[in-house]
Amino acid sequence: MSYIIQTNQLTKTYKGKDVVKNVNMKVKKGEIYGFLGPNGAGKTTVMKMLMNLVKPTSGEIELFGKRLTSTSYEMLKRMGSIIEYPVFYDKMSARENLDLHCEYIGYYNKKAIDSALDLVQLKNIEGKSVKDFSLGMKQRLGLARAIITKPELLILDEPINGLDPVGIKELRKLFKMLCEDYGITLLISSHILGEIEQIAHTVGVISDGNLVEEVSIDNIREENTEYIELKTNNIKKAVYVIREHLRLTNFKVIEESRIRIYELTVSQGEISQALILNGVMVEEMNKKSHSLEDYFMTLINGGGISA
Ligand SMILES: Nc1ncnc2c1ncn2[C@@H]1O[C@H](COP(=O)(O)OP(=O)(O)OP(=O)(O)O)[C@@H](O)[C@H]1O
Repeated sequence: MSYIIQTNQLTKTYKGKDVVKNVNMKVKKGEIYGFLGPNGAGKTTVMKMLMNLVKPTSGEIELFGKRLTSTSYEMLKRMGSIIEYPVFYDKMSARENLDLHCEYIGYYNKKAIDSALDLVQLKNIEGKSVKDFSLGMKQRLGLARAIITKPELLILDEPINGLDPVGIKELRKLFKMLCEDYGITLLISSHILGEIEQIAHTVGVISDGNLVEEVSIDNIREENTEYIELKTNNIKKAVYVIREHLRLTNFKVIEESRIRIYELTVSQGEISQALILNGVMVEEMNKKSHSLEDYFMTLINGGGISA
């Protein structure tokens, strides 16, 4: 497995308090990694350490397969970021801000600025001053600035914070495009599961400085979607009835005597009726309804994540 970010026992201590504790994080190349945790959990601090803006107290960071040190300038060139809030010169236009930024970092490339503005759909208003921009437009401009140098890895700290539903939708689309069409790996933090659940491939959950979980969203979805589980004395016949009489296809035999039905188009009553009428005894039947949110809330232990 190829990881673009890998941390080993990463720890940061401020004034005697560990705000990031022995974090072992693995971000795969080409994925969107949702970094989820309540306010104050340590997300920004981890991201700042990845960007070499804050020195770890202990532990190691590997980026692109190499250890990050205080002189890893080459690595930082392969990354783009928005840490905390993107700041611009308000009286200058979007274009002027990007021009200035490129001159500052010694990477002036008109074409790259054009295509970055194009990508975040600000090309038509590039001459407008930033003071007249909405929060969503500023976030998109921040993203344009972060992608000018064509980074392989983007680190975005709460980029969706404070946006309205339209702005959120636009940004999500953009993140997906950057990942799928441009092959960029994205590490995106949020304190709201609903914001990243739809786009993340993997979710890392941080609570009080501890990375309490790192899972593929497909796996947790599989385990946490609603289903009806039943126990019977005749599994073969039960499968036949479910398939042929109830016409259901999305179900799974999980043990010798248990079946999980994920297709909830029929009620528990209809299922038991069909089984009993066909001579299959139902020993137990219940509906499991743990949502993804419940799952994360349990992990955080009531730490304030909202959906
Ligand atoms: N420079 C600093 N000096 C002292 N304490 C700090 C410093 N930076 C962060 N902290 C503390 O470290 C903890 C983690 O902060 P951090 O900003 O990383 O959390 P976060 O998960 O990003 O939360 P938020 O979304 O609120 O920014 C907090 O308790 C914060 O007060």
